[in-house]
Amino acid sequence: MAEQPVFLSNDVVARFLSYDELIPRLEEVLGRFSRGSSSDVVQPVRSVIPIHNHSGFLGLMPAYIAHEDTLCTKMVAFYRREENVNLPSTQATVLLFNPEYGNVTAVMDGLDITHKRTAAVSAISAKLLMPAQSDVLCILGCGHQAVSHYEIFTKLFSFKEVRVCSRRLETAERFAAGVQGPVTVLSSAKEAVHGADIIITVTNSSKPVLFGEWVKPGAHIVAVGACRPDWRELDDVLMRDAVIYVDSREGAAVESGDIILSGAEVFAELGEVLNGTRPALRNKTTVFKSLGMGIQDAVAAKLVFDEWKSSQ
Ligand SMILES: NC(=O)C1=CN([C@@H]2O[C@H](COP(=O)(O)OP(=O)(O)OC[C@H]3O[C@@H](n4cnc5c(N)ncnc54)[C@H](O)[C@@H]3O)[C@@H](O)[C@H]2O)C=CC1
Ligand SMILES: O=C([O-])C1=[NH+]CCC1
Repeated sequence: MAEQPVFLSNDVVARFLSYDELIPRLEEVLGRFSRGSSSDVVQPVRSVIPIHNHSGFLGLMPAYIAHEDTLCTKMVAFYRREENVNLPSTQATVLLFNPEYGNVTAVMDGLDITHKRTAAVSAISAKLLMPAQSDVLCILGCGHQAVSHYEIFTKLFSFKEVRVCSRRLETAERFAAGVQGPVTVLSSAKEAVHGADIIITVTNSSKPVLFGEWVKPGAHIVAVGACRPDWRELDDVLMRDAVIYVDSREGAAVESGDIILSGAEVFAELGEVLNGTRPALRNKTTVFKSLGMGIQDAVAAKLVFDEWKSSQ
């Protein structure tokens, strides 16, 4: 009989998930995905059902990575919450399987995995696409993803200034008080992005929060929110004028309101840039439209499980 699955809580997952180990694994799997050898990396576009009564969605994100024999699925619930509602905006559970038998070996809380792997992929895009001289980082939205993005961006890069702005000033002030390091809080998004070299949008807005006319030419934008086909974070001007990179072309064509509704053309997947088959146009204004992929969760979950196992 198969062994019972182990349950790894969010604290345990967080203890075993380090960016230093995660980033090279994400780079490798994104490259493999974009090589398109579907026998090696299998990942359908996320299937999503609405949770009508609660302004939410449940996404199912299975993935199989053959060369390392990792079989995994994440189930992620995400919501459009009003700021004064004291309920979580995202919940996630990751199942890791024994691919030979099909039984579940580990059930993990998926929140830390979701926060860190998303921020790590954004940092990979910045490594490839942000201007060579990047002094000012601006983060729009001050929730959970803002925290993980702040952590990894200030760890990997050195900025002269980090600015934040959120829908409500108190949220941005709370964020600034909670992170390790200096942050300038602004009440206007337009002022916050003025002259910024890299702008991260991590909001749960369904309408544009960043407008092309505000953006410094040559800046790199990492757009993490707006994961539904009718949601936007970026306006048409920005989508038209920038060179657009994505994590998955297939996913973007189905899920990204910024791409679908603006009619913008996708220039490349991040994996294509990592593989050297498409160029990183650092001198242009670039957008990385992130949606999140099951393979990203799979490599993160495998890393956590292996580290946890070797600690036993
Ligand atoms: N691309 C990916 O792989 C992933 C994307 N997401 C998405 O990222 C977004 C952020 O996620 P969390 O940080 O967990 O959410 P959260 O609810 O913790 O934070 C959202 C923040 O956006 C702010 N906000 C909302 N409207 C705004 C506006 N108009 N202007 C400025 N700020 C505004 C809110 O005040 C809040 O601070 C969500 O849309 C989520 O669905 C989440 C996980 C993975
Ligand atoms: O990849 C992911 O986990 C998510 N993308 C959008 C909401 C959650």
